[in-house]
Amino acid sequence: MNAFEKISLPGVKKIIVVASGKGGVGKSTISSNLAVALARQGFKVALTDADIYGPSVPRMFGIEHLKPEVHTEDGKEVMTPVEKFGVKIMSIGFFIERNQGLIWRGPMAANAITQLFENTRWGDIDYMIVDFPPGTGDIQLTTVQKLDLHGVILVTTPQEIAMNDARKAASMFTNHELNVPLLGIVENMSWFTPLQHPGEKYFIFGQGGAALLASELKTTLLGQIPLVAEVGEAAEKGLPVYNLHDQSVSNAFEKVVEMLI
Ligand SMILES: Nc1ncnc2c1ncn2[C@@H]1O[C@H](COP(=O)(O)OP(=O)(O)OP(=O)(O)O)[C@@H](O)[C@H]1O
Repeated sequence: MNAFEKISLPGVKKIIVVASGKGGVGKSTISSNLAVALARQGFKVALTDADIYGPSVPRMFGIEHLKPEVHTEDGKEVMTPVEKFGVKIMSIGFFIERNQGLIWRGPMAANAITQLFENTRWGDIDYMIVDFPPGTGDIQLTTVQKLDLHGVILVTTPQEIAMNDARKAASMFTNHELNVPLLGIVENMSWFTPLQHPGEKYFIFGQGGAALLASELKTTLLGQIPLVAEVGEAAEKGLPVYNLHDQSVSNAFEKVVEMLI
């Protein structure tokens, strides 16, 4: 296959990449819960975890012990995604041992990701969410060149450094060679509300930055997700934010979906 040849995913209507300039800003949390939020709205949803450096989607869905089924179709091996909470999931994490660091060179990793997309029997999908590795390396570049993308969502926290990196990522995706539409920005960890003081918001990482960045990049601020300790705890248990007592987070995801569709 030619390095720049597009991959065709028959049946998949819109592919949305979730990217960030910086690691640890909550990209996998946003991808996973956005996928669940879309499925709850009745859409057919797929989630591809392409984060080779830290594939956390299987853990966030409590399916790290599972492997996609493989069967042969027309002499070719194809995989069936694992389904949970109404989302069809494929992850690079299904194919590496737990806690095993992954040292893949660029072309090898890009090849593995290409296979993940191409050799999976997705069926009819309205939205495919792709959780990208952080930053703007070769893997992101190759994947963007090979897929027909609906657009990219950038995740950032309100810190200056995260937003600077988000700005750099935006310029890679939107440059005239790649030309990926920027669908908007999701600001994560926007404020903290202590359990004992539910009416209060503490903007511990700063305030208003992502809205400014969105207007600078001529895009939309799709939503702001609060920092809630239970979010991390739910992820560890393999549960989406819909299982939390605190509904501010699931409400925030509903708003992102409203803005997106
Ligand atoms: N809104 C939030 N409130 C509380 N904890 C959060 C929130 N968002 C993310 N976290 C926690 O922060 C940590 C990092 O989140 P996550 O793994 O989603 O980030 P990431 O950007 O995908 O990281 P990586 O760079 O490793 O891919 C996780 O432990 C997650 O549970």
